[in-house]
Amino acid sequence: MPELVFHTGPMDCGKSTLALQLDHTQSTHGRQGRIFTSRDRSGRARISSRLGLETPATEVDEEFDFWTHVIAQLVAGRRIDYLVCDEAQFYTGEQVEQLARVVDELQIDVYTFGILADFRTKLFPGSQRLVELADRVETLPIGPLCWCGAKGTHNARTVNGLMVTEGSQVVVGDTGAGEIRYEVLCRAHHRRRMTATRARATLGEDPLPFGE
Ligand SMILES: Nc1ncnc2c1ncn2[C@@H]1O[C@H](COP(=O)(O)OP(=O)(O)O)[C@@H](O)[C@H]1O
Ligand SMILES: Cc1cn([C@H]2C[C@H](O)[C@@H](COP(=O)(O)O)O2)c(=O)[nH]c1=O
Repeated sequence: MPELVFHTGPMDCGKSTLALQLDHTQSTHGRQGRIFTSRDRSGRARISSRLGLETPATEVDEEFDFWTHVIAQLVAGRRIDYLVCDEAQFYTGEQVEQLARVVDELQIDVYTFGILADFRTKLFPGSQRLVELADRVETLPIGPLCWCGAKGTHNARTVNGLMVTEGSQVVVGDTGAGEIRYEVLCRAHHRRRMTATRARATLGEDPLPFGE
C-alpha cells in the first residue's frame, strides 16, 4: 500500500540526510522519484544536508500544486513511484492535502520531512496537516542535545545571542553562527529561555546541568 509518511524531529536531527538516503536507496533499486523542497537554507532549490550531501529539487512556493504537477508528468508519459518532500513545515495545508490525494488516487509513495513546531513551540501549518493526514509519523532516532546534555526537543531562535519568543514564524536560518540563529534545547531550558550562552553567563564557563 502506498503511504504518506511524515519524518519529523527538531532542527539538525538528520531529516535532510535521511531524505537524501531514502532517495538514493529507492532510485538505486529502480524506482523513479521526484524531489521537492521549500526555502532550503542554501538559498537554492536543493535539499542540502549538514553532512555535505545535496541534490537539486523542485521548489515548492505557495502557488505550487502537487496534484497538477504530478498529473502533468504522468500525462507526458513519465513514471513516478515516489515523492521526497523536504522542509515540509513550510508547505500549506492545501499542499499537504494534495500529497494525500497523490498517495490515495495515484498509488505514489510520499515521504515528507520537516520540523513540527516553530521557535514559539507552535505547530507549522504544513506539519499540523501532516500529523492529521499522514499514515505514519516517524520521529528521527538521533537528535541534537541541549547544552545540559538532555535530549534537544524544542527549537529556540536567538537574535544577537538572546532567545526571542516573538517574530515572524518563518525566518530561514541555521544552528551555527549569525545574527539570527537557532538552538535546540530541552523543554525545560526552552521554557526558561536558558540558551547555552545564557547558561555560561549565569552559571560559569562549564555549566553543570543542575540548579540554574
Ligand atoms: N561532520 C559530521 N560528521 C557526522 N555527522 C555530522 C557531521 N556534520 C553534521 N552531522 C550530523 O548531521 C545531522 C544534521 O543533518 P541534517 O540532515 O542537516 O539535519 P536536519 O535536516 O534535520 O536539520 C546531525 O545529526 C549532525 O550530528
Ligand atoms: C524553528 C524555526 C525554524 N525555521 C527555519 C529555519 C530553517 O531554515 C528551517 C529548518 O531547517 P532544518 O533543515 O530542520 O534545520 O526552518 C523557521 O523559519 N522558523 C522557526 O521558528
